[in-house]
Amino acid sequence: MTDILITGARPYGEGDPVDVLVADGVIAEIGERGAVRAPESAEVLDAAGQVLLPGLVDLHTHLREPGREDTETIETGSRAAALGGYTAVFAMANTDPVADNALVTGHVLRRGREVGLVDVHPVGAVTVGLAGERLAEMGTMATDEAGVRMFSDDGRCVFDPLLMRRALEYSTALGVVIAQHAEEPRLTDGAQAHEGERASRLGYAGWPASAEESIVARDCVLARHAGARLHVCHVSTTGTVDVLSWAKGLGVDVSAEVTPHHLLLTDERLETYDPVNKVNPPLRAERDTERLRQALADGVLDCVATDHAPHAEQDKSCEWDAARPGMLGLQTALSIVAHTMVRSGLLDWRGVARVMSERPAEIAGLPDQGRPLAVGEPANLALVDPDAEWTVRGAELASVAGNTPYEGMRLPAVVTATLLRGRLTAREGKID
Ligand SMILES: NC(=O)N[C@@H](CC(=O)O)C(=O)O
Ligand SMILES: [Zn+2]
Ligand SMILES: [Zn+2]
Repeated sequence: MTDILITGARPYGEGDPVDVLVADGVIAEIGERGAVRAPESAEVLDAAGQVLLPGLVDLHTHLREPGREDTETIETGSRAAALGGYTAVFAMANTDPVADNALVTGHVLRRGREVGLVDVHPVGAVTVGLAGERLAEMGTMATDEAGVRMFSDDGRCVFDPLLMRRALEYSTALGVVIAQHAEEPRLTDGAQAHEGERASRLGYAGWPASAEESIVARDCVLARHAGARLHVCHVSTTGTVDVLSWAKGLGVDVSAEVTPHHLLLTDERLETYDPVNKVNPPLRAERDTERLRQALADGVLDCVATDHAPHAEQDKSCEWDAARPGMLGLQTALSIVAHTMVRSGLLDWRGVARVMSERPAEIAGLPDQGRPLAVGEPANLALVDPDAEWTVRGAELASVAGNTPYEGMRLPAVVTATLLRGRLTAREGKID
């Protein structure tokens, strides 16, 4: 493996620029500019003016393999991840077949390794076929080669409280975390958009905030009694932030993620009638995005997760009610966080490292990701030009699908390089 010398970058965007030598997959040396000596053969990355971060970790990605390779594969999704600055992603279980057994989780793990651009960790389903009726063989998936650490029926809610209770109880013995898609299905039957003035005026069936908040509250109570860890997927409402503050105050072991799109976009997008804006949970009101940003800065929300959800053209270019929910996220996440959190002064780059790398790695229990930028640590790194801007073009993104809600938008912050265990996976917008 060639050594890499990164010159002139600022770790976490702090202090004077330094040179960083990467050798044998680890950070071998950090020193003043010009003071680090590298072998002749080393590749030099001129990173003047750039921010060095630990590689990003995404707890919530849909890679669509197996089953919908016409929208994304483990390979194309891995490319998108590497280009977005990610060194580890968790691939959700709502594939076809569902990742509810060790055969499927093993396949996802192995295929991710073959591609080798990002660590792909399969998420196991909580219930067989995501049907919400019987627990899947969580133990086998956890102890098999894939070593599944996170279980979720994402796309669906584990709504039966008895099943959720059992899943949480098992999870403690296995040392894994249950990630809940919080949506009380009795309250969202036919729901199409955030319940509010705009949805009523435009004639969309409403998706009430209480459908999310009631499940989050219930699950916090269940987790507390089971002594279990709970992770809440894609938090979208002000009320959920209140419930999480309450539960964390009680000492419940709960963590939560927010998506970039819920930090930025609102139900104003309904006015476009363009299903590219349809997502689950739905885009909420302005005051929700403001509260979510504040909660992410305060730590009530632990991390950012993309909920990268590729969909085929025919499933998005149709009438709103028939369209599938979900939007791309891997290549735009860092820029949206830079736009909503860094430019607004709510987070500095160290804070970005916390919410996009360190906390997600902790929540999932990854020992070699989200590590400090220090000598001897694994070289899972992302280099970001904080002053550069780029224009989003769905057709130019690495995903097979092109359903980005940011089409044509100019966004701050460009990922200039990603390193996975000391190897360049992406550089200047290209896969290495
Ligand atoms: N977020 C979405 O709108 N869709 C996700 C499922 C999910 O995350 O609930 C998908 O799989 O397409
Ligand atoms: Zn979900
Ligand atoms: Zn999802």
